[in-house]
Amino acid sequence: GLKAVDHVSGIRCAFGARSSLGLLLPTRLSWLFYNPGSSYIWEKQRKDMDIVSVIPWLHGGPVVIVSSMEMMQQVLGYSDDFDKPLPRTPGSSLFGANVAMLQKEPWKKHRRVLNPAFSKKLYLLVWKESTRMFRDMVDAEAWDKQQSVDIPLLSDLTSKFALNIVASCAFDFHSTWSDSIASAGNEMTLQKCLKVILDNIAVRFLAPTWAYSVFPFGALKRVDTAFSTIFGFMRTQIALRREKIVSEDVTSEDTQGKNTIFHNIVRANMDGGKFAFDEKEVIGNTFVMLFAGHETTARTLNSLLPLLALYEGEQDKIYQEIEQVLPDGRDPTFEDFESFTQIRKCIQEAMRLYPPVVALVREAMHDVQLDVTNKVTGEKDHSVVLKKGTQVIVNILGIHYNPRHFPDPETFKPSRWDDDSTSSDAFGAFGQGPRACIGRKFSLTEATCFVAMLLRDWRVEVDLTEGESPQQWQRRVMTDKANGPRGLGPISVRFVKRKPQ
Ligand code: HEM
Repeated sequence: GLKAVDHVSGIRCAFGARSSLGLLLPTRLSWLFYNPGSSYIWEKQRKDMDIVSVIPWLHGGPVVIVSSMEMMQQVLGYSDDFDKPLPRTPGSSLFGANVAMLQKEPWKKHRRVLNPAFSKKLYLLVWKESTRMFRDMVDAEAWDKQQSVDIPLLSDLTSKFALNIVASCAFDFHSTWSDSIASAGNEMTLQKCLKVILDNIAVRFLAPTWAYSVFPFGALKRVDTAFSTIFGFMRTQIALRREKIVSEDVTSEDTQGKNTIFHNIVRANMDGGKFAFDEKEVIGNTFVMLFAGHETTARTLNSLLPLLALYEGEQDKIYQEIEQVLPDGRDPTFEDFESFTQIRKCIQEAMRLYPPVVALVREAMHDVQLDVTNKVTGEKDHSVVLKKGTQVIVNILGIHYNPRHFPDPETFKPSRWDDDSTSSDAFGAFGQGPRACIGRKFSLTEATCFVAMLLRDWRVEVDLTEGESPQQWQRRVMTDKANGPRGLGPISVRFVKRKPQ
């Protein structure tokens, strides 16, 4: 292990940073059984050095964790030195081969099939569906009849909203807020299934198939039900889509931009030839789009709204912007997207503080020389040679909290994006390089529209306890530990009507 990471210093423990067994077990049983656990990246790394290694002596492989922009660029960039890790466990193929997990060569085929779907037509549709769904939500929840609305668990609301939008725009599964696609499923709703899968990924990786019939209760039962419900749902939808394509009900040239992502996936299976998807690839890509396309945007809104409640000045600036862009109080349109600069800066800053994806993993494709930077100056300090197969975790959280890249990193400061409101070299929430997020514009369109619709009519507030400052609330509720890789802990907010009736 030490040789693989060229003796980079760090943690020596029983279970590796990416060992599924380690993720299942409680962390820090003792110094001997120290297990970095799933929240390690959040808790420790952002304060530590720019590079550290984790070398397990019982289970898992050696990894290095890097937390500087310069090293992120080396690892995620366009060279052939690093690629996505090769699948090692049976669980790696849980969802079937898909665009997000494959290595460079097979990946190209998947991007080629999916890329054309991510066009302006799609973003227009995302905007349109976001306004429709928002209005629908207000009606269904009867918010208009109330002066203030308490949202006890914000993540439930943002997750349902985002799942409906991806279902409608990427898959053409239209639903209303009350008859939501999120509520589909027999024993468990789709929204619940996706959450159970996310929370129990390590269980699925580890448990052998026979375990589900021998121990059909507890976590195993929940995981099994979630997987069978979601796979059943996807199979049905894929079959329906095939029928539609055969009967030529749907064409990829749909003028409204509907159907395109899912249509492309299923079509690629039917067309045959060099770029054909096999059955597993159809399932894999359907799953990854459904999953990656909703949970991440939901998390962004889940951290942004309480931040706006805490930093009232920033919320006021958004409201002023909305009044300027929509002086007659109309619904925003996609043409207004570029004008909502304050909203976009706030979204970007929320994603810097609470990135929905906290770490990205790559593997050295051969023995690779990595230039290690000095934490304070950012200059090259020395090089290390990582052996072929060594995994590198790019710690997005660590980079976002690195004061060299973002001075006063703990503070929510949207004005730090004034100069270049859309990108910064150290911003890694959507990844970087060739594998950067394909859905970036999709999610920014959706989140901007949601915030514009919400804040036009409502003010967001949170309940501070007596004598508590906003910063204390942030530390108490949006805690380091709670955030971990699984998102923030439970958050409740209140929406108060701006113009009482
Ligand atoms: C706030 C929202 C989002 C965040 C923070 C986010 C984050 C990311 C990140 C960090 C990656 C790079 C992974 C890596 O380098 O290993 C990625 C890739 C990906 N994202 Fe997103 N994502 C978001 C929204 C979406 C949406 C809306 C979709 C689809 C509709 C989507 C689909 C994908 C796919 C398919 C990939 C794999 C791309 C490839 O490897 O070619 N994402 N995302």
